[in-house]
Amino acid sequence: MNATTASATGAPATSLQDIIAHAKEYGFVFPSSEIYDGLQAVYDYGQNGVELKNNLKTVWWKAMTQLHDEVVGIDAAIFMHPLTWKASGHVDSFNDPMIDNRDSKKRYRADQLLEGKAEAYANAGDEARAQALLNEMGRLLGENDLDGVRNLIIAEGIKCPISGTDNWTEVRQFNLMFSTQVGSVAEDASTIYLRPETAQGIFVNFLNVQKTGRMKVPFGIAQIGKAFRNEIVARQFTFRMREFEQMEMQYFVRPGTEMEWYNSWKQTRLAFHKAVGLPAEKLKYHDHEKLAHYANAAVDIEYQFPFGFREIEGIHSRTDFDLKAHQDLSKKKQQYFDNDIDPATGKPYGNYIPYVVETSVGADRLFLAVFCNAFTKETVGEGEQQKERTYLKLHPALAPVKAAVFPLVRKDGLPEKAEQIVKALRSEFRVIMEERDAIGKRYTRQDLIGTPFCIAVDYQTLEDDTVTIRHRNTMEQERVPISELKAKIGYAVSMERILEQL
Ligand SMILES: Nc1ncnc2c1ncn2[C@@H]1O[C@H](COP(=O)(O)OP(=O)(O)OP(=O)(O)O)[C@@H](O)[C@H]1O
Repeated sequence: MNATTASATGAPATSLQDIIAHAKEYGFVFPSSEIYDGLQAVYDYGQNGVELKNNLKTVWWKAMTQLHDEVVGIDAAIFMHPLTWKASGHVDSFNDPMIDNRDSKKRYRADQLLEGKAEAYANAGDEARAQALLNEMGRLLGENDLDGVRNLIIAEGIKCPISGTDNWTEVRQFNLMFSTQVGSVAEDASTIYLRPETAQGIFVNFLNVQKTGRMKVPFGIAQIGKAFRNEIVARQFTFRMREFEQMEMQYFVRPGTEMEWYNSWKQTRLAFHKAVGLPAEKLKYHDHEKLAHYANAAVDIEYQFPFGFREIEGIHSRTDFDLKAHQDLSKKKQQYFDNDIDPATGKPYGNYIPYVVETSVGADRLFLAVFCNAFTKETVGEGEQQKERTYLKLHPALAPVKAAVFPLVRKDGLPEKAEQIVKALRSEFRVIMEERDAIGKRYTRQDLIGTPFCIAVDYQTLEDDTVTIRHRNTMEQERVPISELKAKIGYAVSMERILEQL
């Protein structure tokens, strides 16, 4: 799909290449180990990227735990007992079907080739054909009929975009988990996995948290942490990485009430994405056509990236699949005693394995969505003065730097005055000093990293203790007393502003 994000002013659409270039040039995201030509689908966050990403993680954490008395957090290890992944189904079925083109030697996900064809039918107005193709693919994959999948690719006339041929290998299932060895010598070393999702660390701690926290159903456990998947086709920048971060919450509920909670979390999570600044028209729900083995309902929240609408968060009603599987394999009861009275029987609900509603968002995908959305190119000024302006329209609470203080010149006591302002503000929010270059250049530099406020210190400041604040989005300037800066900027950049919308 082609780039689709046009800026508010009708400037040319933003491409993913613009985003990648900007992220790299201004210290947000670098390719991993770049001096060795990088490592595919692995990225490092730079000095500004880490601040933006940390802010997103903090606001998610607060939205989940601080705003919900009944949701608590944990931080489980990446390594887990290997049986965890047997119970969860990942050892046997966390696979993607892959296919290679013999001429180009390129590897593809067989399901994505077929989905691409279905999308082409749908774009050409033939919804029925698109749906029939998706159904047939679902049937074949459900039956693990990999020859059937290959035949379907050939019957649909799907060619490798590089070689232009349909000289396809057979389709093979490829497990996405990374494995490694624990133990010092080969004989007693055993295989363990890098977790492919954070959820299982929550499930195996369900009773620890429930008992020590005296939690009553419904309650949730939230976690932020790394996950690893050996993705077959890893492209689109931080959208699909091999090492990434998830922000997951498992909500444990009484069986039979899961749909009510599923619907409620669907709304809550959409509201979160709007509150961090993603516009309603660029967000949509996408119900899953094909449910995973553990789910009885599933929906994605999609954001319109420059390469089209794609998933940023999944909300899944996971039934009692995981806790039950862990109970069966570990032989440790994963039950909860519910002493609330069931009106139907007049007796307590008693022992049961709770059902689970999960919300799972990728920190890196959310970062990319927020970054793409903030990237703004505008034409400003009139006639001769007209010029193009690029800035990041980030929510002030998410911006890496909240305010930059500029002494007009590097003499006459102005830098010292600016330094005093920085010192007075920096315990409250991230504020930096910018002394180099002409003032216009300094504004531009801050615009490019999304700093919402610039504070200019000039000769008048020495006389009356006032400064000029320049607002990033409007470029408007106002004169304010230094004594008012903390209150004025402090609230504008606080996470409270996001949280109070939820
Ligand atoms: N390879 C990845 N890189 C970055 N983020 C990811 C990756 N895989 C999953 N995520 C994030 O984790 C969230 C929950 O994971 P989930 O297993 O539901 O994803 P998924 O349905 O497998 O995603 P996809 O269909 O795009 O592979 C996703 O919504 C996404 O934001």
